[in-house]
Amino acid sequence: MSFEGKTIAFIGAGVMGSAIIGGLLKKKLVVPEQIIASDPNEQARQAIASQYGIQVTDDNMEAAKQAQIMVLCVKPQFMGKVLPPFYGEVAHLEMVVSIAAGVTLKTIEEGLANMNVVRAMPNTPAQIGEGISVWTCAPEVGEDQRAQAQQILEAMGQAIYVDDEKYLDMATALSGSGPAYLFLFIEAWIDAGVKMGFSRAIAEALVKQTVSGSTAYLNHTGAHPTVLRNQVTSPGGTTAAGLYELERGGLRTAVADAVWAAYKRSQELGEG
Ligand SMILES: NC(=O)C1=CN([C@@H]2O[C@H](COP(=O)(O)OP(=O)(O)OC[C@H]3O[C@@H](n4cnc5c(N)ncnc54)[C@H](OP(=O)(O)O)[C@@H]3O)[C@@H](O)[C@H]2O)C=CC1
Ligand SMILES: O=C(O)[C@@H]1CCC=N1
Repeated sequence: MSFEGKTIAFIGAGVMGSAIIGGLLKKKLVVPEQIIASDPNEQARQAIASQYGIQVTDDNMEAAKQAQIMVLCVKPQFMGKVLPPFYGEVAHLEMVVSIAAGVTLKTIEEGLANMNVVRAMPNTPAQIGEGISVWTCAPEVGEDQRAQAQQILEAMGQAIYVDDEKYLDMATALSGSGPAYLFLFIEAWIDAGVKMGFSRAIAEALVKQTVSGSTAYLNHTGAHPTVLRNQVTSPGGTTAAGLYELERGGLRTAVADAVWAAYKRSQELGEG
C-alpha cells in the first residue's frame, strides 16, 4: 500500500510530529509536498518547514481539509481543544492516527465523528529511526489503512500491532516513557564516575559505550539478561559487591513502581 496521491496532515509539529515526518521522508514513503503540518507555535512551524521543506499552517482545519490521513501529535491535555472544531468536518479522512498518551480510541472517534482511528505509542529514538511503537485500531479501520499505519510507524523503527487497546497504556509506561528511565540511570552512572575522580568526558565515554556495547551484545547473543549478568559477576568479585548495593537500594522495585506509576498516569490522562 503506497501513499501515492495522499496528503498527510500533522496536527502538532513538536518532538514526535517532526520525528514521524523525518522518518516518512527519509524512507521516501512520501515527498515533502505530501505533508502539511499545523502548529500554533511559530518557531516549531519555521523549524519544521526549513528542515523538511513541507507545507505549514497555524490552522488545523486547513491542514485536515486537504489531507486523506491525519496524525494527531499534540499533548493529551490539548486534545479537548483540538478535537471539537473537527467534529463532523473530517468524515473525508481515511485514517486518523493519534500518538497522544492515554487518549482512547473512543475519545477520538467520538470527538471527530470518524471511526477510522489508529492509536499508537512510539518513543523518542524514533528521531533516528531506532524507535519502537505499539499500535491498535478501531475495528472499522480497513486493511489498506492498517498497512499504511504499520508503514508510518515503521518509518521510525519497529512497530508492533496489538489487538487490545489495554496494551497501549502499558506500552506508554514501558517503551514510551522508557528512554527517560534509561537516561536517568545513565546520568546517575556518569555522576558516580565523576565522584570517583574521572573527568566527565571520560566517565561519559565509558558509560555510553558500556550501554551501547552491552545492548548490542544482548541483541547479538539473544541470551537472557540474567545469563549475561552472571558472566560479569565473579564470585566474591567487584560486580557482586556493586549488584548487592543496587538490590539493597531497591532497584527492581523502584523500576516496577516507576513503570506502574507511568501506567496509572497514562490511564488517568485517558480519563481527561
Ligand atoms: N515525547 C515523547 O517521548 C513521546 C510523546 N508522545 C505523545 O506525543 C504527543 C506530542 O508530544 P511531543 O511531540 O513530545 O510534544 P511537543 O510539545 O514537542 O509537540 C506538540 C506540539 O503541538 C503544538 N500544539 C499545541 N496546541 C496545539 C493545537 N491546538 N493545535 C496544533 N498544535 C498544537 C505545540 O505547540 P506549543 O509548544 O506552543 O504548545 C507543540 O509544538 C503527546 O500526546 C505525547 O503524549 C508519544 C510518545 C513519546
Ligand atoms: O511523558 C509523556 O507523557 C509522554 C508519553 C510517553 C513519553 N512521553
